[in-house]
Formats: sequence, structure tokens, C-alpha cells
Amino acid sequence: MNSIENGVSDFISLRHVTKSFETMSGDIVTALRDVSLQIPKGAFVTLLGPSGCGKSTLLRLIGGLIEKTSGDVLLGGKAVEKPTNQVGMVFQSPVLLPWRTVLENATLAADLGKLSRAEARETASRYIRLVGLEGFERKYPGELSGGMQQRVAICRALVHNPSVLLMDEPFAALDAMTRDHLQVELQSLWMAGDKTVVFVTHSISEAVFLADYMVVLAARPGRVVEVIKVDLPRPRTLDMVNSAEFGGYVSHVRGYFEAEERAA
Ligand SMILES: Nc1ncnc2c1ncn2[C@@H]1O[C@H](COP(=O)(O)OP(=O)(O)OP(=O)(O)O)[C@@H](O)[C@H]1O
Repeated sequence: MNSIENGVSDFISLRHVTKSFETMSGDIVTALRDVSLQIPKGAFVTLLGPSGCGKSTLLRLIGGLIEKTSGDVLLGGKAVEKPTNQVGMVFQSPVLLPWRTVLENATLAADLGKLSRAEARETASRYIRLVGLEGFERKYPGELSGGMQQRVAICRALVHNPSVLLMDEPFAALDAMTRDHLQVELQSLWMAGDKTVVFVTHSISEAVFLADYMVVLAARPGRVVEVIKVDLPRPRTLDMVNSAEFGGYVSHVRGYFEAEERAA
């Protein structure tokens, strides 16, 4: 059992979770096998591992977008069966509606009846300010850079005040400098609140920078190989990436991937 922090009550809990898919050709793919993971409330957790190790599957199970094959997935002690207001999600592509302004995209949850329009506007405006988009409320997605669009997607995911934010490689399509900035901004946003974040990435450096805990997965079948507590002080700054301590975490995780490559 990979208990992230002993003695802390678990907020997100996976117990012996297996998820298999049947492919079009009728084969069974075991995306995750016997995964157990406990995440305390308010933690920032990064999921890291090679392509196909089940990172997105794990995230989608927590978000209630897909059903487990066996085991238990619990959120706040309750079985996760479908998507709920308790969870906000951000994907690699911001998927904004091009005909709606920044503010209208960020307040989409009001149209879906998840909260009142006034409440949505107030919360969205606050997040728009926090992610540095003040003044862009009336712009359309086509008038924004990729990084700005992803900031809007983050506001949209947070507008109904979920206690969990699930992020699936949200910065992967962005250039390196924008990515660095967004990592710092996301950290500030998270530090200003009490949300539990589960963040999927392929980047070891991004995983170390953001995490309280890094969950390292291996492929075939997807499984958790180690949970690493990242003991770097906060707020983390971009120059910390060059420190020996930061490098120590990076090379420790890289060791797993090099071993997998040798075995492949
Ligand atoms: N809907 C599906 N139908 C069939 N197989 C699937 C489905 N979704 C995922 N898989 C398979 O499950 C495994 C894990 O996929 P998943 O997308 O979770 O991995 P990942 O670690 O997020 O990969 P990547 O880093 O490339 O995004 C892969 O072998 C994938 O092909």
C-alpha cells in the first residue's frame, strides 16, 4: 500500500484498483493493476511515468469519468461513481468555445446549472485576476496565446469551487518559458487555497517542481512503483531547478525510466 502520509486522513483513496479495457479487436488491456494510493486533503500530487503506464486512466477514475474494473476509488470517504461538482478538470488542450469570451468560457458552469450566474462571474473574475488575465475578460479565445487559453481553462475548472483539481498534462503543448511561468502561477494559486491537486506530467522536472508527493508509475501493467515526498521549501522558484537537491530528485526518478528502457 502506498500511503502518502501516515496518520493523515486520506481524502482520495484508491484501494487495489484494477482497470482493464477491451480494445476494438477484442483484446483486454490492463491499464492499471492493483493500484493502491492514499492522497491527503490539500496535497499537490504529481503522477509521472512512461507513455501508456495508466496516468490518464488513474486521473479519469478519480474524476468518475470511467469505471474501475475492480477495487475501490473513494473521494472524501464516498465511492466515486460519476463526475461530481467536487472535482474540476483541466486537459492538455484547453477546449474553449471560440464564440464565447474569456469570461463567458470561464463561467460555463453557470450554463450547466452548477451555480448561479452572479456567483460564477464573481468567482471567475477572481481567478481571472489571479492568473494574470485581468483586462482580457471580453477577448475571444482566438485572440489569446496558448498559455493564456490554458489559464482560462484553469479558471473554468475552478469556478464552481471544487475541492479537487485534476490536471492531465495541462502544460505539455506550451513552449518552455510559458510552461515555467504557468508552473509558478499554479503553485501560487494552489498555495492561496485548500485544493487537492492531482497533476499528470511526462516532465520529471515539472513533477518535482510542483509536487508535495510524486507518484512514479511503471507500464505493462500500469502500477505504482514509488511515492516520493518532495521536501523542497515553498514557494519554489525557477532557480531552485538548478540546485543539487532538486537535481537529486530528478536523477532518482530518471533512474526508473532508464531501467525501464533497458528492460524494453
Ligand atoms: N478507452 C480505451 N480503450 C482501450 N485501451 C485504452 C483506453 N484508454 C486507455 N487504454 C490503454 O490503457 C493503457 C494506459 O493508457 P493511459 O492513457 O492511461 O496511459 P498514460 O500513462 O496516460 O499515457 P500517455 O502518457 O501516453 O498519455 C494504454 O495501453 C492505453 O492504450
